[in-house]
Amino acid sequence: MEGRFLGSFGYKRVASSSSSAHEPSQLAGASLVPVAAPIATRRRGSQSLALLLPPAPQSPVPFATATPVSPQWVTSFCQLAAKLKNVSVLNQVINHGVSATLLEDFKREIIDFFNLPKEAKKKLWQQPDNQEGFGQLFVISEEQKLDWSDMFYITTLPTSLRIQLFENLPPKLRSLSLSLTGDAGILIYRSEKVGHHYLMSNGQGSKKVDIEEIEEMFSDEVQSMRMNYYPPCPEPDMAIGFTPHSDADALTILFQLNEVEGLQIRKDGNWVPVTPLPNAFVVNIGDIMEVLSNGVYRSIEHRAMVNATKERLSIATFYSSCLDSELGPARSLIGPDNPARFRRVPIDKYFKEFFARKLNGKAYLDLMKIEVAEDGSCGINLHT
Ligand SMILES: O=C(O)CCC(=O)C(=O)O
Ligand SMILES: [Fe+2]
Repeated sequence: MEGRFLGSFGYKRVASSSSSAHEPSQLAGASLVPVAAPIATRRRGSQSLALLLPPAPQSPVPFATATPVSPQWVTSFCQLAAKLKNVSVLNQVINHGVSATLLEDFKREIIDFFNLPKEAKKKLWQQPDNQEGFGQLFVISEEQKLDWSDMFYITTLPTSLRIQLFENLPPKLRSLSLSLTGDAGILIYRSEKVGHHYLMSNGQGSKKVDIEEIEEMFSDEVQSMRMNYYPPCPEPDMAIGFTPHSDADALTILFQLNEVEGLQIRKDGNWVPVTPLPNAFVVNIGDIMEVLSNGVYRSIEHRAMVNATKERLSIATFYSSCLDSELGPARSLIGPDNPARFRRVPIDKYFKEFFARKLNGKAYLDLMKIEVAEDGSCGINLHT
């Protein structure tokens, strides 16, 4: 039997056999949710993914001047990049330089934010034809089964792309968002640098990536943020918190706020939980990176599960290329021995279509693919 869940925004979520409105905040420690992988594998898997980085600089450097990257960082992120190449596991990064106090403050502010009275939330609601604000994304029909979550999405950088909504945020949350945006920017910047360093020395065929080409693509430092709130679900096996997907951006930094397990990645056809480590960031490769690297990096398919008794919160910072750029494999990488595996599309069109679809694993990325036959001839994916 299908039930209805009325979330804080009054959306119906078809999920379980009981009707319920979620309770106010009741944060608690980590818990396990039933998943396919055995617990021993899950524990071992997530611990071994933790990457200890050398201590980060004490005071965050402004994003734009975050060069040069210290050799220590390069070494550590090279390990990270090497692990991420052609694999579908995530890495959790600690010693990332974002202060524990900032993360604690953020946590409190976000909990209060999702608990704002309805009237206050209405002022921060999504407007027609705009994804930003409280609401839902990727909903294209009335009949669609909704994810068991509430979310708030906002563009944070460049400042020219911010809308009034940013100014309407509660002042403390706004200021913390700015700090995290800057700090996550530094982390992303360093990850990207190493990613590109990796592509320069280990590109495909005889071609190596031209760093200037990449830097130009990312020169606007486009960033957005998504706050996710997953209420307890009376029948967690009947619902999903976040439908399987890969992120459409280049790199994502994800923070699992209250250390409740729920994030899972698809690895070798199985779903593997990413047990939250205190104050760790999950670095997630997105579709833009897969396309840009012509498939050297693989975006990571992931989903979020819900919990019968505990609410869960996460915040994702998405980093993308300039909105007036074109998405496609880096031209410097492409040549006769490394034909393009993805087609080229204007990035604004790419995002527009991404938001107009239902999430479905990596299906959207698959549409960008060009089939490369054994004899080297190419054909565009017929499903486009
Ligand atoms: O809540 C999570 O752990 C995943 C969130 C996520 O995948 C996203 O915001 O894109
Ligand atoms: Fe995601």
